[in-house]
Amino acid sequence: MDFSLLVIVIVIVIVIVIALLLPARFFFRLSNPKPQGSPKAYPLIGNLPQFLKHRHRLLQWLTELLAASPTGTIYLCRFGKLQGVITTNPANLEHLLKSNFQNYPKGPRLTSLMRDFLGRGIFNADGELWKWQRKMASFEFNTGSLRIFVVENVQQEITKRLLPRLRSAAASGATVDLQDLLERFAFDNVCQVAFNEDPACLAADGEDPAGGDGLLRRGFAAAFRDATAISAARFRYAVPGMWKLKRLLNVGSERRLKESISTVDDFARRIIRSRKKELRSPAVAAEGFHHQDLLSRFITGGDDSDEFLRDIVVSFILAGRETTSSALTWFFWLLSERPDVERKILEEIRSVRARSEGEEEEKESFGFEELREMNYLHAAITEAMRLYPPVPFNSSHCLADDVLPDGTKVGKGWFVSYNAYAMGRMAAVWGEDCGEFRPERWLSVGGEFQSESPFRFPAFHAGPRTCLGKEMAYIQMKSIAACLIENFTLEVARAGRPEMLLSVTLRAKGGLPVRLRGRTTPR
Ligand code: HEM
Repeated sequence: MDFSLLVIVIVIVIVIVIALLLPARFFFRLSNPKPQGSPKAYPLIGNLPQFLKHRHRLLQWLTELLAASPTGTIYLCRFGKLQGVITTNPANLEHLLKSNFQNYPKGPRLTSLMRDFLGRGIFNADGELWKWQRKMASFEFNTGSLRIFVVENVQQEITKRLLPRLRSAAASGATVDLQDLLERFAFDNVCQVAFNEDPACLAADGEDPAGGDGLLRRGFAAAFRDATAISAARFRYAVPGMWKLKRLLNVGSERRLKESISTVDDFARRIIRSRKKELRSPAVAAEGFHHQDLLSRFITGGDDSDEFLRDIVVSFILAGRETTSSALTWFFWLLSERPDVERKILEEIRSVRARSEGEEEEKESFGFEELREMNYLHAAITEAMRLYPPVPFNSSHCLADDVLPDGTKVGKGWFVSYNAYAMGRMAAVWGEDCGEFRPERWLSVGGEFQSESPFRFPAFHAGPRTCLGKEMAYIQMKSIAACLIENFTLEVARAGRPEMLLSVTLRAKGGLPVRLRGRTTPR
């Protein structure tokens, strides 16, 4: 070997040995003291070995670590400067999401991961850009007319599409993937609310309300699903930033992402242009016609560049697409293990039906007031989300050094995350029976639903960025659950708990295959 090459090799070996001997503190500006219970961080690579070891069970691994930590907070670090804390401590959540909100925006790392897909839409925006979208959207979400619009859409989708599909599956004895049907339902529903378009994803073959445009719309739905999954997968690269190299080379998943985004963009822009044209037509202006959907409100309300409107629409579809379906998938799985809870829900549905007999015209789905009376169902769905929150964790970026209420020091540039999945499993938060599915924990002695502090139950986030679609989500989830339980018994066609699949939301890997039987006699 040439002498200079030998010297280089020796120097590299010495550097590596020194690096391995030095404490991680030398490379990372650690909090001092590091929260008790944090996993051992190795020099240079941080917690990478543990991340790799537990990559198939990340949520469970983090839950075990957090449960063992006396404060419910742990420190984690990965390659380079990527370091931060994860917490399940409600006092810390209140600090992050409300009291010191200004110090914890989404930040550049998180927004860059989702930028190609979400652009500058509400989920991926901070500062003034976020504030403006929030103000506009809050106004829209608080109108009674939106609630009526949502209830009507949900009723139509249930009676015209969901129930007929389930009835034909029950009649033929076929197994159906309930998660897939719920995702189709949610996609149709949110597209109608976001831009008053019906992608007809749940429509039976042959039904094409889009006037020959149906295939295009379903292509949009498939592209949206792929773009979501691939963008979310960028979070999970063992080497952060690896996706950038793949994007540069336009290979593998990044290539597919580019193609999916282009399909989503084409479709969204077509809708935006046609809606603009419609809104500006003299006939519409003369009638003072008011569209109910979010897109129309944003077009008439401010920045109406196609680019920005596209970002807003994509963000809203993302918000409504997988969240309610994730919640209901886990709800129905939990229910399949608990016939006692199912029976109580059925009794409640029947007594609500009996009370409104004669008052409302007979229909298969439920009205807003009827849904409001279903306290036990509300509690059971909420309890399912406590154990399986559709958005299992959430992260923000620390702008300036800070100390959390539990004493944990966090540094400028760190990520600070909360883990809603782990929170539902903390005895310190929910008591020793935290792992049990017990809807009663949400009910008063008189059987009324009692809400919890969002800092203990952050399934819908909390503080100024709290979920805007919560009421809409409950309307949809309660309507579907009530109609399904009233009409069918459901048997999960696979043993054991479905494997958890982490995308933007917590999905069931391989779906939720079920067999249905029409309910004929009261149980
Ligand atoms: C079970 C159903 C749902 C759950 C569990 C849920 C949960 C959440 C969570 C955790 C966030 C915070 C996300 C973040 O900041 O990264 C959020 C934000 C949001 N959600 Fe929901 N969501 C649900 C349904 C919906 C629906 C149906 C809509 C309406 C289309 C909606 C609209 C929004 C919007 C617009 C935001 C952004 C708020 C902001 O950043 O200011 N959500 N939701």
